[in-house]
Amino acid sequence: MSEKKIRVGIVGFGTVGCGVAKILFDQKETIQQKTGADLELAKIVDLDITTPRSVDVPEELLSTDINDIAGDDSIDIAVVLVGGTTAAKDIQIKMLQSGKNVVTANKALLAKHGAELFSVARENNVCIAFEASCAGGIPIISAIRSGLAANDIERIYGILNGTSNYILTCMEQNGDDFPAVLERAQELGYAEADPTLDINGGDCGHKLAILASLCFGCEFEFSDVTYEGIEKIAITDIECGREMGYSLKLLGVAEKQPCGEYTLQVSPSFVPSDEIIAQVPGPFNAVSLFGSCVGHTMYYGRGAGMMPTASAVTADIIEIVSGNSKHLFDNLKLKPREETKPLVADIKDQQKRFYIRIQAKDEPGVLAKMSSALGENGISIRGALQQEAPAQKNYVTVVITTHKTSRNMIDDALNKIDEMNIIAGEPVCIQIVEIPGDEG
Ligand SMILES: NC(=O)C1=CN([C@@H]2O[C@H](COP(=O)(O)OP(=O)(O)OC[C@H]3O[C@@H](n4cnc5c(N)ncnc54)[C@H](OP(=O)(O)O)[C@@H]3O)[C@@H](O)[C@H]2O)C=CC1
Ligand SMILES: N[C@@H](CC=O)C(=O)O
Repeated sequence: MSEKKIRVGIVGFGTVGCGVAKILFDQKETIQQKTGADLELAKIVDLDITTPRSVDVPEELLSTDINDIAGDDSIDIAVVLVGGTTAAKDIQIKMLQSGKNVVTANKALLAKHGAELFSVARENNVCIAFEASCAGGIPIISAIRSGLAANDIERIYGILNGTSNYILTCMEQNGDDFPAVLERAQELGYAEADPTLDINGGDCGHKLAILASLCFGCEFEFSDVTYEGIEKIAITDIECGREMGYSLKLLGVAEKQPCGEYTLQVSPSFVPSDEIIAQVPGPFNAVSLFGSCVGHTMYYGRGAGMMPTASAVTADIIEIVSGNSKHLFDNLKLKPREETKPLVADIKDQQKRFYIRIQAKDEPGVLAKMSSALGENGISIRGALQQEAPAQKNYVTVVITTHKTSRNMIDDALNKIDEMNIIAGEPVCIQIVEIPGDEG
């Protein structure tokens, strides 16, 4: 570990940027004692340096000019904490080309342009460290790259988005309304600036693409992920699930299939309530990894929020100072896309059980029509429940669970049902998953 003072610049003084500044001030001595790294916060750049932030910093540290970091040769590490994939990309490239090692938490950018950014880093003999991009404060990338280095990893699954898990938990435990909880998740700093990707499964998909690349040694990107979010989930779904012994979670799953292809999927999933993953609350994440030597390992912690994420960012700064990050980055060999063609058995062909919620006309024969459409597609019904229609309402909620079938078959049957003009709105379809066990 270097004894010299390491000067750090932060771009993006929002939720995570403030957390990193706070750690660099408050934990300075602890970090130096534990690691020998003497970290100095040299500059903070943001578009807006007048709005009060959650941490006080000397005024002279603040700037709106990116060149105050990029053009300052005394700054060794640029911590880029700007979201999105446009300005953030330009900033990262500028920092790499200025010879700075970069720390980022931006999973959207890595999942979309990781290969390009990595090659710019290599051309400039610097590295990109990205522990905070996946699962917030959980050191999951370190676990994959160092702790589990001796293993072939066969499967990874987990809860990778704190915002959606917080929303589902509040809906399940307190019956809270979706939009109100989302607003709270934004106030608490869990959600993205634009929370669309939190709730539509995209953010979890970004993280899954990054983790799958590291686990399987192939260049996956976001377009390889089939994803669905929690936007259509209603409290009824959570309550029905509970009655059946399930908890609703947004799961990301990446697996190497026996045929050698890979599947990368994000979807709301009913998981048996007695599974550990079913009990992960609020903004917490949990990630399960299956290694060829170690078997099942599981990692748990806060997946979103200022301080947990800043903790992971600071760990990366320290790893850069120690030389570990550069070493790991230089040795990170991912099979290029053209070579691996990593994709992907059609997830919608996989056999699973499903839960379907439909608003059906409250008329004789409607249930029979729906079950015959399902039957024609070879779908066997395991259970069905019809809630009594409130007075004056013409539609009732019907919940059907199926035996194993494919999502393609379900979608086809639901299209046929839709054409019959007997339902209102879009049906909600949720997979019921079996959590893979600890074999051996
Ligand atoms: N919050 C969390 O829990 C986690 C976040 N992340 C990731 O970390 C990154 C930062 O997230 P977070 O801190 O929550 O986001 P915030 O929106 O809170 O902060 C981003 C900051 O960057 C500023 N900014 C935007 N564009 C520029 C620019 N061109 N130059 C300088 N500053 C700019 C923003 O200003 P303005 O507000 O004016 O746009 C804002 O102050 C994102 O990529 C996010 O996905 C990762 C893990 C967890
Ligand atoms: N918005 C993200 C933040 C961390 O990556 C989430 O909710 O998980």
